[in-house]
Amino acid sequence: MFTNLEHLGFAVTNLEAATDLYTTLLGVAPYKMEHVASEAVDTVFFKVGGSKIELLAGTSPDSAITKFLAKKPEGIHHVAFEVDDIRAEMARLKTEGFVLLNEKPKRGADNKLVCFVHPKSAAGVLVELCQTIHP
Ligand SMILES: CC[C@@H](C(=O)O)C(=O)SCCNC(=O)CCNC(=O)[C@H](O)C(C)(C)COP(=O)(O)OP(=O)(O)OC[C@H]1O[C@@H](n2cnc3c(N)ncnc32)[C@H](O)[C@@H]1OP(=O)(O)O
Ligand SMILES: [Co+2]
Repeated sequence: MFTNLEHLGFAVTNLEAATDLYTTLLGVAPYKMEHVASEAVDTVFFKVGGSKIELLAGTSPDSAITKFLAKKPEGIHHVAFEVDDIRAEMARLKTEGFVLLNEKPKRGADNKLVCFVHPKSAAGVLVELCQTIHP
């Protein structure tokens, strides 16, 4: 089941400048900065009520963020939903004909398992499923 709008991911070219800008815009400091080597991104997270903003900068030419910014301006890159059972939701979406970008859940930022749905199968929006990893 989808339970929450977990975060919006914003692709940025200059993470430090974007962090300053969003600190001022939101009136709150980020609560976390994390490098995710598997995605070749640096991230900065802000809490906004029960949801979050994730700023993402690519750290290599192979990064999805670097590739995105080579074609498009800075802006919304993906929408992430919290799910209660990521494997069950992946199986359900596959059965419904959505194109999943990873076969198994993978480790994301901020203590989550994640899976991406191709924007071409989701009305032009890159969708991320997230499930919190409980220790
Ligand atoms: C930090 C970890 C994690 C978290 O915990 O939150 C993250 O958020 S990581 C975020 C970065 N990682 C990813 O985005 C992984 C999933 N993405 C991908 O696998 C690829 O980016 C992609 C979506 C498959 C696109 O890659 P590719 O096919 O190589 O790029 P193209 O430029 O050729 O695009 C094809 C097609 O899709 C359109 N597109 C691409 N990205 C987006 C997007 N973010 N939103 C909407 N549409 C997108 C692109 O415009 C092309 O369309 P056409 O030009 O019409 O063919
Ligand atoms: Co994300």
